Amino acid sequence: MADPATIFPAPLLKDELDIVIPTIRNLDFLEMWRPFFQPYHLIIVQDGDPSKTIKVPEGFGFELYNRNDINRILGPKASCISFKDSACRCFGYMVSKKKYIYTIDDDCFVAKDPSGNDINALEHHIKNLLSPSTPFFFNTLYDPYRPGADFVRGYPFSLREGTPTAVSHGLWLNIPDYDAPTQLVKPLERNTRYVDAVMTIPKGTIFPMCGMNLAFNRELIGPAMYFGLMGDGQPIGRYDDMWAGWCTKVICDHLGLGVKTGLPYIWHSKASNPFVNLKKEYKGIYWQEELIPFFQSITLPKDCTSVQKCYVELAKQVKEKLGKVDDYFNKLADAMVTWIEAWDELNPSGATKSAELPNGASA
Ligand SMILES: O=c1ccn([C@@H]2O[C@H](COP(=O)(O)OP(=O)(O)O[C@H]3O[C@@H](CO)[C@H](O)[C@H]3O)[C@@H](O)[C@H]2O)c(=O)[nH]1
Ligand SMILES: [Mn+2]
Repeated sequence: MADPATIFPAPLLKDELDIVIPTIRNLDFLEMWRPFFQPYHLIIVQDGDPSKTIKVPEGFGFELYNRNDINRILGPKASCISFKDSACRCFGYMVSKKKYIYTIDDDCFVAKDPSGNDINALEHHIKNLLSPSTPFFFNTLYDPYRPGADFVRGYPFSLREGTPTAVSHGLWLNIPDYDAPTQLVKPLERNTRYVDAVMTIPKGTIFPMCGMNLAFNRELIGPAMYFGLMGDGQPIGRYDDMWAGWCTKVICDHLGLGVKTGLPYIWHSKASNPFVNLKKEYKGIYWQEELIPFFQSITLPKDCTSVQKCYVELAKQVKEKLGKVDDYFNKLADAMVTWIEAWDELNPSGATKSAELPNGASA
C-alpha cells in the first residue's frame, strides 16, 4: 500500500508561510480558496471599526488583529500603520514569524488557466520564490528554471546560477489594476489575456508593485515591505503597494536579490469606485513624476548590508530629497524609521535567520 504522503505530498512550505489578508468585510471569499489555503495559517488584519466582527469560514487556522490590537502591540509606534487603507496589511508582515508571506485581497478569487484548470496561485508563488532570479542579464525565453525552458544561447554561464528570489508579483484576470483615470475612461475593460510567462525584473528597473496577489521571502526582504502612511488623516491613498514596491526594488538591486512578475493569475472581481479612488490617488498621480526619478537615482552605501540599514538610509534620502515636494514625505520618512524600530522590536535579530546573500550582505 503506497504511503499516503507520497500520494498526497504535504503542501509546499505548509509551516513556513503565512497568508496575510487586509479586510473590512467577512471572508467568504476563502471558501473558493479552501483547497489551496486551508493547510496554511492566516493573519487577518481587520481595518476600520474594530468593534465590527469579521466572520471567517470554519476550518481555517488564523490570528486576527484589529486597530485596538495594533495599538496595544505597538503602542505609540502604531502611528506608522495606516488606518482605513489596505496599507494596514503590512502589520501582518511584521507580526508573522514565518519565512514567507503571501498577501491577497478579499475580492480576489481562483482564476482558471487556458485549459480551464483552477490556478493554485499560492503554489505557483512558492515555486517562483524557491527558484532563482536573473536580474543581471535578461533571458529572452523568460524563466530559465521552469521545466521545458532554459538559458538561451549567449547567456553567460557565469550568471546561470542566478540569485535568491525575494519577491513574486502575480497578476490579475478580469478587473486589471488600473489607476482611477484609466478606470474612468475604460470602465468596461477586462483583462482576458493569460500570458504564460514569469520574468525577473532587471536590476536598475523599478515597477508598479500591486499588493493584491503578492508573495515574498520575509527573511530576505520583509523590513522593506512597509506600505507607508495612507488612508485616514493622510493626503494620499492607493499608493501603499507602489511605495513598498519602489523601496523594495532599489533594496533588492543593492543586495543582489531578485523580483519576479507574471504568473500566477488571480481573478479580481471588484473594481472599487473610480471616483472615490481618484480622490485617494490624485496627488500620487503627479507626485510620482518626481518620485520615480528619485528612486531611479538612488544609490545606497556599501556598508548598507542589511535590509534595515538600507531602509533607514532610504528614509534619510526621502527626507533630504522629497521633503521639498511635500511635507508629507517628511512624515513618511519618520514613519519609515518608526516601522523599522517596530519591526526590530517584534523581530529581535535572533528571531529570524539572517539570510546568506550573494554579496555577503545579510538581510
Ligand atoms: O479601507 C480599506 C479598504 C480596503 N481594505 C481591504 O484591502 C483590500 C483591497 O480593497 P479593494 O479591493 O476595495 O481595493 P482595490 O480598489 O481593488 O485596490 C486594491 O488593490 C491594490 C491597488 O491596486 C491595493 O491592494 C488596493 O488598493 C481588500 O482586501 C479590502 O478588504 C482595507 O483593509 N481597508
Ligand atoms: Mn480589489
